Amino acid sequence: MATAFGLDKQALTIIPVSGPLNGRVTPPGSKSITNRALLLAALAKGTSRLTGALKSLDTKLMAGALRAMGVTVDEPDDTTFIVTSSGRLNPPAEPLFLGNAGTAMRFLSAAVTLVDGAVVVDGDAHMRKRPIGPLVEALRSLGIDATDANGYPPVTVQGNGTFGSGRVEIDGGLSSQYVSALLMAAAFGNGPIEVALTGSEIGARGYVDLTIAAMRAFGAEVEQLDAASWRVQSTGYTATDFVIEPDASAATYLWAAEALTGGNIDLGVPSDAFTQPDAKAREVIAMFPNLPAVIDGSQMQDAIPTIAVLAAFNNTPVRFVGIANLRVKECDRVNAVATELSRIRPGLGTEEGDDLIVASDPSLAGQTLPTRIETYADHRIAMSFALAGLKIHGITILDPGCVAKTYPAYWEMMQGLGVKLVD
Ligand SMILES: O=C(O)C1=C[C@@H](OP(=O)(O)O)[C@@H](O)[C@H](O)C1
Ligand SMILES: C=C(OP(=O)(O)O)C(=O)O
Repeated sequence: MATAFGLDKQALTIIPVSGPLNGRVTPPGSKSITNRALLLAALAKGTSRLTGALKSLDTKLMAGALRAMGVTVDEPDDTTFIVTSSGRLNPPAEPLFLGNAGTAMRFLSAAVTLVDGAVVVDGDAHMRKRPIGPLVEALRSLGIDATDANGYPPVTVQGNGTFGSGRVEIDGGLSSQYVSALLMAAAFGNGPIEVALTGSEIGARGYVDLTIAAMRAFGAEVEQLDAASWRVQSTGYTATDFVIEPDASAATYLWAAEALTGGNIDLGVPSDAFTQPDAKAREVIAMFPNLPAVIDGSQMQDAIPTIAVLAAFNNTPVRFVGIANLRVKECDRVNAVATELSRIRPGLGTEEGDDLIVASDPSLAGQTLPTRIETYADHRIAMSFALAGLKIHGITILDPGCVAKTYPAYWEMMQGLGVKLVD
């Protein structure tokens, strides 16, 4: 298949648009749901057909890891995976390499405990800076032989085919993915497993709801005991056909492009059809150019770079709170967004503790401010700062190919809306 436009370029300069962006765009399938469904299908005996799926680096890495453990993953078209499994994962011949795919890294670190044998789960240099210690400790508390490198990948698990039983506590403050990882593996306990949160904080809870919905679709029995604990019965999973909704985080770029240019972009799905946490960003974005003075990003974390770039054009400054765990995503996003906004215009973005303050300056629109935006191998930095280029002359996105993590057709989509990109 030909590489999508822009992925092999060193830099892309966005030519500002003179009018509203209008058109129809189908966002790619949800990364979060695709990687959950791939794993659950791999843990179910039989054949599952996943439609509306995302085909991107993160889902390729997940599919590749499952293939390495003996699962058949066919791809009849650009949005379908057909997963056929014995219901067991075999020991892979080599360490599993998950790049910088947080979902794949975290979900598989728990799931490979179901392998009868040793498995090393690893990622790239960025992933090796993203903490995984709380998840590994939780696995150990279940009696599983699991180790990490001082709290970071690689993770080595000596599995024995089951997931223990009883109660496991997990601190989800740094990542809700730890909680999702335990919940999905817990359907293979020797008996019911209770997963309980310690600490008052958890990354966006909506991701745990997404996990439970996917588990139930694959036949699991999950009961929420209270605000901080769940009980999972040892049912395993049942193969099924599963429809994946479009990616809400990807949709935020379209909603913001619409707001910024006064346009109308039809995503082909009603906004209330999204069950992902980032769909909450829609209402906030619709308030532009009068965004609230304080925005709590805790429940829509991946949308914060999008809203922060939009905030640069807002009528009044915006403080983003509840975003401490953006520091342990693909890059330190609090720092990256502040640094790159201030590269456009000094003082536009600042950090205060873990908060991000965007000074806001509606007069930026129409100005010429030649700026080369560092993207830190982070798809969301590239995609969100491209929005600034719709209004400011001279915005160049370095390493535009990093969008391939979740939205390989991002630049083609922009061109389809009539945006000119120059390399
Ligand atoms: O469970 C998921 O699918 C995700 C959870 C979030 O991460 P954390 O739980 O690490 O905050 C989010 O940022 C990530 O893109 C996807
Ligand atoms: C944080 C993200 O990804 P992950 O944690 O799945 O690598 C993201 O897609 O913004």
